[in-house]
Amino acid sequence: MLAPTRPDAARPVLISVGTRPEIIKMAPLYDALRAAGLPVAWVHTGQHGDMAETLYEFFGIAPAYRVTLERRNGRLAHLNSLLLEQLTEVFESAQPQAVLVHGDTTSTWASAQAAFYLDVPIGHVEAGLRTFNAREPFPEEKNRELTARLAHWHFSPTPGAAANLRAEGIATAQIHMVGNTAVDAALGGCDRLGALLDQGRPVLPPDIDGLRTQLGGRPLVTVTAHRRENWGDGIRDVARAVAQLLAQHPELMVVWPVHGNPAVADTVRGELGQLPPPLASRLTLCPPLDYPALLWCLRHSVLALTDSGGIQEEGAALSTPVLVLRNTTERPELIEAGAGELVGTDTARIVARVGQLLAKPAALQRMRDAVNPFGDGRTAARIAEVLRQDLAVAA
Ligand SMILES: CC(=O)N[C@@H]1[C@@H](OP(=O)(O)OP(=O)(O)OC[C@H]2O[C@@H](n3ccc(=O)[nH]c3=O)[C@H](O)[C@@H]2O)O[C@H](CO)[C@@H](O)[C@@H]1O
Repeated sequence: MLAPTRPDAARPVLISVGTRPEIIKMAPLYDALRAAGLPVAWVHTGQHGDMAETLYEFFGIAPAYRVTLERRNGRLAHLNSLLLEQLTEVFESAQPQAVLVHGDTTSTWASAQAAFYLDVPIGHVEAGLRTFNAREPFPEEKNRELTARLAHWHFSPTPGAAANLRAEGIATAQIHMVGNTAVDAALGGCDRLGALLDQGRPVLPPDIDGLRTQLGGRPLVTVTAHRRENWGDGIRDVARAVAQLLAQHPELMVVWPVHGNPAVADTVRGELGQLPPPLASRLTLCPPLDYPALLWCLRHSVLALTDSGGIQEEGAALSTPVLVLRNTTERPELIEAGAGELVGTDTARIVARVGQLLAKPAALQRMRDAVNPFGDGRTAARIAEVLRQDLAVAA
């Protein structure tokens, strides 16, 4: 789709992202593109506001363009039209030789549409993931598929994702099997975190610093949940599983960075906000964590319970087994590699499976030892090399 026609070193390669996971996964590419000599500029679409700033500071990224969204309601159509209008103005001003987008968010799809209308070629990072279920996740599954119809470069994390694109008629020459930049970000992020901790910098928030002191040799489980399909009963049932696990396993510690969306936070705090002290003292409910703090939790956990996509990849990168709180995943490779399992949101099923794994260290170790199917931490460099060959590098 829309091959590059006017590579011009004076025109930037734009990275256009708006949510926490996109920023995390495109940050390695920002450095890799510059190392390859490409002129790159970062566009923040404004889809996520508060979570974004600390990420830019941690990764040392100063967006060249920032969109401010004046949302009048919570409709997806309203968000998409606002983004389309405002990103079009940014792209007209920036005159990019290419626009790079990530994954499956509304920012992804709107950025691709805006670039397409301006005849600017599009690179799609984390291309080809499919559940083949338009409602799970909604709207992400179709955002990603629709973006594939407009993209010229398709950067797939796994052979399975590449096969999905070929089955949809994408030319093989436009599909690049490069791994997932989540691995680059996680490995690089842990190195950066370690250096900051060695320097005695206050990089962990008080909640996590306290947990770090309190943990000792006790098993820690990190929980996150935010998906639309889990709002209401799903997240309620996960919270109930956490309460039962804390009661059944007196050594167990749990940290749950609670997503800011009231549809999530109200349910979680309703179920877990009033536990008896012996359980509450081993549960850390905290606001969404900065990325380095989340990495610390993942790295020191025996298990992660999550419906997040990125945490599935990060768990594999950091050798932390993941129980996926969904009925389906666009990351079947995690399951096939033995690094994770689908457990859904049923309370009894979560309690039983976590209990089995805690009782069988050898089973947990087998999951830790699984080969990470999402790449080796050099994905951003591979993507930059493909683009360097097709675009104009700075003189
Ligand atoms: C269907 C699907 O899977 N779609 C995914 C979705 O992303 P997601 O499911 O990974 O979304 P979240 O879970 O919100 O973000 C996760 C990131 O946030 C960090 N994190 C988490 C909690 C916290 O307290 N502090 C943090 O720092 C964490 O380490 C991780 O890196 O859209 C992305 C963009 O298109 C896609 O890539 C991706 O396919």
